[in-house]
Amino acid sequence: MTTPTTDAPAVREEVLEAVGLTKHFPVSRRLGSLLTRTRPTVHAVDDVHLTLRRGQVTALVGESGSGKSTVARLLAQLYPRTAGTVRLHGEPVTVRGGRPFRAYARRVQLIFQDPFASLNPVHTVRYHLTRALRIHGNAGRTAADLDAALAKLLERVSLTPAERYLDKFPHELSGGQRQRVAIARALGADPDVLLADEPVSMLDVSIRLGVLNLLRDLKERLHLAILYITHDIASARYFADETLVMYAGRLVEGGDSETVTQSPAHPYTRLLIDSAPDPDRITGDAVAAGRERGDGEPPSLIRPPAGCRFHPRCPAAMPRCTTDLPPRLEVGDRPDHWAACWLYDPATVAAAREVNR
Ligand SMILES: Nc1ncnc2c1ncn2[C@@H]1O[C@H](COP(=O)(O)OP(=O)(O)OP(=O)(O)O)[C@@H](O)[C@H]1O
Repeated sequence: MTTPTTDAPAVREEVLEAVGLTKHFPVSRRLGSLLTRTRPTVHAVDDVHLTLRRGQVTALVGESGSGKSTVARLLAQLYPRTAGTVRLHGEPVTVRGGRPFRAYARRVQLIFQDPFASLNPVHTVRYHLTRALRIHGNAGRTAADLDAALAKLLERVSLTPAERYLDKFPHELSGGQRQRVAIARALGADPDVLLADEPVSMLDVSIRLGVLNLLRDLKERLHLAILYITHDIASARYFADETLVMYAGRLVEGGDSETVTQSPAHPYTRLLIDSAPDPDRITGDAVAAGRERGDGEPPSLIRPPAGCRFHPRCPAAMPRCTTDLPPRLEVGDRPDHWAACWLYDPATVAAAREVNR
């Protein structure tokens, strides 16, 4: 008997889902107009839909100020949402502190960009990890249980032998070791989801790859769902299964990482990639390079442009782009590759085909 085979990739289990996630921050009236009745707001995140799956890394890529960290904080329930739903294992969840927040944080952990700021300088590695294990009920009953749990956490992040690190203070560790301790602390909750907000951008170029490889290993061994936030689209290709591109508070393109980075559809994604000429590098600030070449500035999020928010910078902008917000449109080369861009409107595609005949 032959085993049936299929080319379709297995769809992985949904763990955390955002539907219509929106966050508008009120701005002080001194900054806004005193004459208007409505209070101005920063449209930091608008109508974001994303799904994190078990054993999969999803990259959220965009330049500084595009709303990536706000998405992570909304998913971690650190900020109240303006609109939208967050579902964990299919259940809508809204928590504000206290016991419900701790229960949520047991499943969804956030790793910050700067491990030095996120670890308390007056406490040792042992203290940080013990606290995480205890808060989340994973410290066991005896001192021996706790020692075993501490050793396991450090082993998971390749800081071995554990005794060499347990009694060190953050300043006695390298940047990469500190970030590994921050990751171990997150693992102390035994979570399903890691939200990694620029986890390597503060680290030396030479050690970034090691930390990304560690996260990939955790995804594979612990089947974690990982959101990887970065401004460096080259690293998304290397590290993420799926890539979502964010511009001025909105998602503009998504698909599997190979397709999005090798055949980008949205003019903004193309700009990001053109700004990162070496596709194999995993470091550097792609957008800063683009800015130096005069590729323009992101818009005000207090009064974002109508229509497509990228239209003032877009080399392919059409009149419609200045007035109508493009929905997610299938790009057509690969399943699940989409772009929020009128270039992929079926009518526009058909008209372009006619012209090229
Ligand atoms: N607490 C806040 N109050 C008011 N505005 C905020 C607040 N937090 C973020 N913003 C604004 O929301 C927008 C998105 O910020 P956010 O930090 O999410 O972007 P980002 O893509 O993560 O940028 P970076 O890569 O620089 O961290 C920015 O215009 C920022 O100034």
